[in-house]
Amino acid sequence: MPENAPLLELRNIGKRFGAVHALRGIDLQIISGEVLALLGDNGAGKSTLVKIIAGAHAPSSGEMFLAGSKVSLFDPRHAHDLGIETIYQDLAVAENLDVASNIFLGRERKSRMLGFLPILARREMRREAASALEHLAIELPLRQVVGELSGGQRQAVAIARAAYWQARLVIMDEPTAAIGVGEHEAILKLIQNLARSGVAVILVTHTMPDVWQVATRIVVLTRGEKALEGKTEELTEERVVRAMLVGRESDA
Ligand SMILES: Nc1ncnc2c1ncn2[C@@H]1O[C@H](COP(=O)(O)OP(=O)(O)OP(=O)(O)O)[C@@H](O)[C@H]1O
Repeated sequence: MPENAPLLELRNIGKRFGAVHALRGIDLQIISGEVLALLGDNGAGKSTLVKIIAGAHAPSSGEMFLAGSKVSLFDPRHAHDLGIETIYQDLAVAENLDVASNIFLGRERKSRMLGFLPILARREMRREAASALEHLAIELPLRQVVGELSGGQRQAVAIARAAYWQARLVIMDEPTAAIGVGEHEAILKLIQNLARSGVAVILVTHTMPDVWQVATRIVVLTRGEKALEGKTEELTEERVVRAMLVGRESDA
C-alpha cells in the first residue's frame, strides 16, 4: 500500500435512482484505526453511501480506491473478500447455532471427510473463537445458541466475526439503536477496541452522545451532499446539527 494512502478513498461519488439524486460529488477518505461517524437526517444519503462502499449499489459516477488501488466494488461478495464488512441492525446471525459456529459461519473449518460428509473441526473452531473474543475483551458463552443472546451480545458476535476474519473496514448501522441501556456502553467500548486494533469503522448513527464518545471524525450528509467534515474534537454538536438541517455553512 502506498505510504500514507487512506484505506479507502471515494472521489466524486454520485448516485441516481431515476430522477432522484441520492448522492452527488462525495469525496471521502477513510483511515485505518479511525471511527468515522456518518450523520445525516432521514433521506440524506447515508444508506446509499454505505451500500456503495459495501458493494451493494454501483455508484452512477466517481471512483473508489482501496489502499491506493482503484476498485469496482459492485458486488457485496467482492467487497467482503477485500475486507469490507457491514453489520446491519437486523444482523445476519444464525439463531440456531452457537457463538463459535457463528464466528465461522459460511467459512467452517473441516478436519476430514467421512465419505462425502465433511467433519467440522469443532474443537479447533471453538478454541479460535475463544481467542477472537478474548482479543476484543468480549465475554460470551461460546456454546450458547445465538437465538438466546441479547441484542448487544449478538452485535458482539458480529463484531468478533468481522475482527476474526481480518476485516479492514467495518460499517455499523445504528449499532446501539435496538439494545438496552446496560449494553450500550459495552458496544461502544467494543467499537473503540476494534478501531484500536487497526480496523477502520464507519458508524452510521443518529445518537449524538455516541458520536462524541467514540468517533474520531464526523461527516455530515445533507440532501446527498457532504455538508460538514471534521475531527470530532474540532466540531460542536450545534454545528453538526445545523449542518444536518441546513447543509453547508457557506450555504446557510
Ligand atoms: N433503491 C432506491 N430507489 C429509489 N430511491 C432510493 C433508493 N434508495 C434510496 N433512495 C432515495 O435516495 C435518497 C437517500 O436515501 P438513503 O436511504 O440513502 O438516506 P439515509 O440518509 O440512509 O436515510 P435514513 O436515515 O432514513 O435511512 C432518498 O431520497 C431515498 O428516497
